[in-house]
Amino acid sequence: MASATYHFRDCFRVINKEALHWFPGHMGKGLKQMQQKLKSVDCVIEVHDARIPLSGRNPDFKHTVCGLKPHILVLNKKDLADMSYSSKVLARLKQEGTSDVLFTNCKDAKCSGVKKIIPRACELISTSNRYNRSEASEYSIMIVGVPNVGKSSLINTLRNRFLGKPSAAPVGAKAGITKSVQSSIKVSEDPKVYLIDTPGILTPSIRDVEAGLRLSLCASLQDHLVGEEIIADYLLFWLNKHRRFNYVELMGLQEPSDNIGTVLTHCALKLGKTLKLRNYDGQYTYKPDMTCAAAFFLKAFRNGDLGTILLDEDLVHGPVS
Ligand SMILES: Nc1nc2c(ncn2[C@@H]2O[C@H](COP(=O)(O)OP(=O)(O)OP(=O)(O)O)[C@@H](O)[C@H]2O)c(=O)[nH]1
Repeated sequence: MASATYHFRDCFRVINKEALHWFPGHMGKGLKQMQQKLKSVDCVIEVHDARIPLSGRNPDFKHTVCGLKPHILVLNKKDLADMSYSSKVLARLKQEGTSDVLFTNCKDAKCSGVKKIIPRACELISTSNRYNRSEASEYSIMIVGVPNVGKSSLINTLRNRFLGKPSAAPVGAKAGITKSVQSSIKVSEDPKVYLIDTPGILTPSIRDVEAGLRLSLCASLQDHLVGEEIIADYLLFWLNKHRRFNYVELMGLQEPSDNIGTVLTHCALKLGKTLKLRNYDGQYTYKPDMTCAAAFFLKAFRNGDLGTILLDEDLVHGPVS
């Protein structure tokens, strides 16, 4: 496959930008609850997806919950991210003022990043001014982030690992599983450390369209809001732009294509997924099930079947915003 001979789109056009805005009632309410809870918290751990380390973080956290207490940024799902960029990502984040960063994989019980979280948080808390909490012997840490980045999974992993206790926070592959600020969950005995799970919160208006599409691709917005076929088209655009052609075989194609209709049609036929439709004359025709093919394509990306990917690859080299 000679990549130089293919010509692809150099920008992605979104027709309905409004579809990228998702701020249901529980998010606004959740943010208020988090602000109220802040006075009984010693540290904030912000969890984000390691595939989008430089985009999609909720900018509102900076002024509401993250700027006021010791802060650690946990980049989770590192098993799905291209970690060859990790030192560049860390340098970039440091330039932007975020210096305490850990990469984690909640699916790996031996993950070294997970092991470092509680010791690092305790270190930051013990050297900070705890104000009204200076007498409290236990440490309380609030876990925040956009939806579906693995906040609840992280709490469960830490609890399993440090206390040998069963999971206590509900986890799900769909965005918006945790709907309100939860009660404290113990994850360490000595020192006593409690974590507070919170709902995933997006900013009411995602101004950066590309960041919104990347969040959608990482399933931080529910697929039906943006549309599976649009998210799949953005995935195709990204893969072609970065000359990542391992989708060709997976989707039943002979060669790369920039046309999502072509890609999904081939995939649906390969999977044998068709829709039976009745014509005006009462006859039935069969049509490739594009939504099903799009869901298959997205699942492949989200499971890591297309390899490890850093969706923010271009931002690693770009100017600081
Ligand atoms: N591959 C991979 N998947 C992960 C990892 N951590 C969590 N997940 C998966 O990501 C999905 C979301 O996990 P949750 O823990 O529910 O995420 P959350 O941030 O609490 O989600 P909300 O309740 O929507 O805010 C689940 O399907 C998890 O199994 C990880 O490190 N690697």
